[in-house]
Amino acid sequence: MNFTDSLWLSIEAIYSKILAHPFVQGLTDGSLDESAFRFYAIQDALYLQDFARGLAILGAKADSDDDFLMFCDHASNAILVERSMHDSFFKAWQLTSEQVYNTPPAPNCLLYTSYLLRVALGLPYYEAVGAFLPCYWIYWQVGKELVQKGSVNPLYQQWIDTYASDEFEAVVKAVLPVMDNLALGLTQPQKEAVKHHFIITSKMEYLFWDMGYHQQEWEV
Ligand SMILES: Cc1ncc(C[n+]2csc(CCO)c2C)c(N)n1
Repeated sequence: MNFTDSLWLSIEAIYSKILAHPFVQGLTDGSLDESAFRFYAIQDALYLQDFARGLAILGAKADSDDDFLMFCDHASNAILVERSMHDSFFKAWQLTSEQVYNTPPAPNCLLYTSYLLRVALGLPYYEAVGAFLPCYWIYWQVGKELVQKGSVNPLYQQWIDTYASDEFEAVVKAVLPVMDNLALGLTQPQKEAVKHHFIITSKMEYLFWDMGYHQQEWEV
């Protein structure tokens, strides 16, 4: 079994909870309140800015030029995806860039990006790759799952199509072997450290949708 297969097995219960979450369910059956989706999309734009910076740090830490090129490419792509949201979703809602960027990050968004940047900056390269993997992998799996049902809402369908696309599949399929190759040189405790981050950030993926669904606010 590949190391990444064992990682996925460790989050099966979390992944099931993600698929069952009313935010994710509501994307296909249309029951998701569009204001919750808008809240999520704004937070995701903020998330992508930090995520891209985290990927650039991963690129700088990479132990091969191929990994460097890949993570830098994904870093720049994350910003391009974020910009394209301004031309599609935010335009549809008549939201300006200022309005998006002046929105404070919600607690779960800040929790997730802060964790990613802490691991990227302070911990070994292989641990950081483990922390960033769920972001790719869970979105791809969710995209593939949701595209089978389709959505009654064209905006939600556009979101689903992005993550169910062949282009996105190629991105995820480029990242997984990086983790598997790194794992070949890791000790058992080092692999446990990777799995620890993988499980934590998978939980944060759940919390991110939950944040959108409840339009999470700072209670103080
Ligand atoms: C909370 C949250 N998690 C994952 C993604 C998906 N995603 C964002 S950037 C990237 C890879 C590089 O472009 C991927 C897979 C998202 N948008 N928001």
